Amino acid sequence: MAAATGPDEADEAVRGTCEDASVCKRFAVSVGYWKDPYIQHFVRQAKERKAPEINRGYYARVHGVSYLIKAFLQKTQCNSQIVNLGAGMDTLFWRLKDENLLPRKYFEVDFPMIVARKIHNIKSKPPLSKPIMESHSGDSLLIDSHSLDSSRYSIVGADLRSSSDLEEKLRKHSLDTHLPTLLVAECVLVYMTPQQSASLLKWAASTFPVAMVINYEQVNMRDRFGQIMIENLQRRHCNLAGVELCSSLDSQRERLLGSGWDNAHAVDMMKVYSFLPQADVRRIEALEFLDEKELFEQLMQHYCICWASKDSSNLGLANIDF
Ligand SMILES: C[S@@+](CC[C@H](N)C(=O)[O-])C[C@H]1O[C@@H](n2cnc3c(N)ncnc32)[C@H](O)[C@@H]1O
Repeated sequence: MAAATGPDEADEAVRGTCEDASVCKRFAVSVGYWKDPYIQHFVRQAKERKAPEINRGYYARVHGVSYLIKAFLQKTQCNSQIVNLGAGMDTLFWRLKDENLLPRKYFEVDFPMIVARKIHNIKSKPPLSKPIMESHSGDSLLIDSHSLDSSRYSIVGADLRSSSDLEEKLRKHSLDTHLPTLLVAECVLVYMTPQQSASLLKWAASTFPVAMVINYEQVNMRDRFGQIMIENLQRRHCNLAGVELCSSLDSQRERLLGSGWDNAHAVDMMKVYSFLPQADVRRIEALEFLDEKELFEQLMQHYCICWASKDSSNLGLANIDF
């Protein structure tokens, strides 16, 4: 069992997961799993090699999530907005700009401490600041230590457990609730209690008439392998407060349907891996020898991508699938 921790320490451990995710992504990029010229500006190189099954897992996560994001951008013809919840050091804004796929506005939200770190990197590194300046028009760009607001990119420090505070801050940064909106939560909801994540999802479903949500996180957590995953995190004082909703694909879907979304899908990462373009999968499988095939499969069966939509404008969001 983990030693008891207070709320501040618990939040600090959750913030620490931001570093883990981006260090792993940077390592996989350095081996050649996918291209991301921006991640190196946000996070140091890993001190040690990451195991091949971890790199492949991140490959599937990044490609799986980005497949659905691009499907949303296509259906809305980029006449939409993206709100990346618990974005950490994610680089999607910069990668979408390179591909000419920016939505009307791209928002990121994370704890103020993480946001301050991200803004510091953006301010001090021209490869990060230049694309923001290039996509900006109109008045001068607003920037302080906890938020940055430009015409196409905005980053806000807020606690996702308070939807009213979140909405107020996003509105100050010109959130338009009438635009089709995609909310992305990649490994974030699991750190909130079931009540807190349900209230965030309900807020989103009731605030945006046309919207989609993508959630990547753990699943099948009731078995022995899931238990070990929980214990490993607890040892680092990181509590998966929302793990009971990660017991099955059904529990994941039910949370979305119970929060006001019209349809919901949930697919485990082994399935997602099988849906990815096979030529690229063969390319990455040749990068590193994978000894532990069974371990890889078990890991992939313990993560999933879930998505849901509501679509009063009939843009076809309900048809988005792998
Ligand atoms: C595992 S990291 C994932 C980061 C990013 N989504 C990615 O996949 O690279 C989880 C992120 O969620 C943020 N987070 C968790 N709970 C939060 C909350 N209540 N309010 C704001 N941010 C939160 C953490 O600070 C951290 O940056």
